[in-house]
Amino acid sequence: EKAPNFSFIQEATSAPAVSFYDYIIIGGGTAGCPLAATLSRNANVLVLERGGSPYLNTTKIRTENFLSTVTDNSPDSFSEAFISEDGVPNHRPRALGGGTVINAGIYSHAETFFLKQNGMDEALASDSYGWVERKLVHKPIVSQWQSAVRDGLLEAGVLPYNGFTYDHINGTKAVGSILDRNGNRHTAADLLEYADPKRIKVYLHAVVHKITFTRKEGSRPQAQGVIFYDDKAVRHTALLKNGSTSEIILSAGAIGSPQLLLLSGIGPVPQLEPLGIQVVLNQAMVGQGMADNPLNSLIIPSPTPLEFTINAIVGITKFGSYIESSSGFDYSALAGAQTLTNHFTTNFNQDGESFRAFRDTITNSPTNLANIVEKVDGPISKGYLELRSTNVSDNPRVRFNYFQAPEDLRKCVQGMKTIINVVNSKSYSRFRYSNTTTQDLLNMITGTSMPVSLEQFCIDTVRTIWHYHGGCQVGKVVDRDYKVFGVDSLRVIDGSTFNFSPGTNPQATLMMLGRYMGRRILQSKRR
Ligand SMILES: Cc1cc2nc3c(=O)[nH]c(=O)nc-3n(C[C@H](O)[C@H](O)[C@H](O)COP(=O)(O)OP(=O)(O)OC[C@H]3O[C@@H](n4cnc5c(N)ncnc54)[C@H](O)[C@@H]3O)c2cc1C
Repeated sequence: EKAPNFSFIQEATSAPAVSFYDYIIIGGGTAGCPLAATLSRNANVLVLERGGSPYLNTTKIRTENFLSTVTDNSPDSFSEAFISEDGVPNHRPRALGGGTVINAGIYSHAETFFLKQNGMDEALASDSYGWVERKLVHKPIVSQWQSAVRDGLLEAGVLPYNGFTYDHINGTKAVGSILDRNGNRHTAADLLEYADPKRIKVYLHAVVHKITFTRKEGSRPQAQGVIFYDDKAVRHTALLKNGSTSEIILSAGAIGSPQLLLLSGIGPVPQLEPLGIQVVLNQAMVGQGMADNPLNSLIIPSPTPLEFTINAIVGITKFGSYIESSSGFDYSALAGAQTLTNHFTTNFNQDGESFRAFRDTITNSPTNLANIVEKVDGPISKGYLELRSTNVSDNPRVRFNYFQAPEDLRKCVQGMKTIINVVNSKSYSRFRYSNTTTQDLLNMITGTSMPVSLEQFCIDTVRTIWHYHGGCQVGKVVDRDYKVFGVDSLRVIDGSTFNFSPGTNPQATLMMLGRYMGRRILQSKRR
């Protein structure tokens, strides 16, 4: 069946009180959709997704609405806001298609090291990337402004120019995108076109509260089923069919998957017992190793109108910082970036032509702003996730400990220096006010007129690039087949399993992983 008219996608209110499947996938997100589509070719599959359908409001997911959709925190929106214990605002996807419904679209493969570290078959991985790309991925339009960023990156020494490629190689490149040239978004939900419609059922607004287990005398706990609620607060149970090949697969994302393991009794006893959660398995590593790649940026007012562009060009530096950019948005809508207008009027009341032009751009033409960001690769700093309560709708407590490790701060400083060099490059000169200094641009982000070191700038203005991961890491909570240690019939397949976020951006690898593991699971079932 073709998107958007899939007949197998229904509201959870239509689910029976009890039903049986070969595979129950919790979370119809970036990894969950390709996994479900693949498994359904040879098994009966249920997908339970807490959010709604991206096909019902396609305007919301158009490229130009990226920031307003991410920051829309109304109850049935595609994005749920949370603030980490570090005090940094963040967002969780909440829709069929998961993060691909609200993200910035960049599509870029993992480094080969990721495949090696996880013991993955390179040919199958490459085939699985191709399967995703045939359905979703587009070549970007490189606007005049993005061309200036590209040439500025080359002047700043992010060499060589590698042209258009999905590969993760040092230098500057044009990247793929799930946003097409007409501004339409293609999401992981579209991968359900590959599913067998007779063998798959997808319930929307189906919030899973816990996984249930059986335990025979002397044997390990075995996942048995899940309890979920529809949006009329009616309880449903989905159970695995008999047979050792049936499985529950958690694909609820880096916040949702560790949270559900904990709620289901798999986690550190000192955390579970005070909440009255019956312990299934004492597992100290659930919720550990949470990391979020720090993002820092400059917002640069342009004297000439800017085209509306998002992330066509990426710089991959040798020192572990990635440069990405967008233009033409009203960035004041972004949670975490304080209102630029307020910044300006409070802190930039100087006179002079350049300042007036600068201020007028921010206040009257916010879409003439450009944003160049740097992402710190593979942060060493790690944090944790803990339950606040036994209510699945309560966002867990998450701390990422940004810049706890000096190495992460060093990468940020070098990344910021690269951005400054791009902005000061000859190629970029027509898109910046000539009298505006680097210090003005830094001050605009810090919101003060006091100069600070780049180290302090990184710490004070850190934001998220939303690539948070960990909590159920390979080698700590799951094995290399993504099976949860110590229990049977349960896997986790999503970003919570990552020891680091692959590539410049993770979604390509998450969709690849869903397809890859679907094929691996079907192969092992046949044996
Ligand atoms: C604003 C933003 C911009 C980004 N930009 C990019 C980018 O340009 N390129 C890129 O590669 N990556 C980007 N990312 C990151 C990328 O989108 C995510 O890393 C990725 O989507 C995570 O995939 P996942 O499968 O781990 O989880 P998700 O895609 O989040 O899927 C998890 C699903 O589980 C559901 N769920 C959770 N709990 C439950 C429950 N209890 N019951 C039922 N369902 C549940 C959720 O609703 C969700 O749909 C961005 C992310 C965001 C938020």
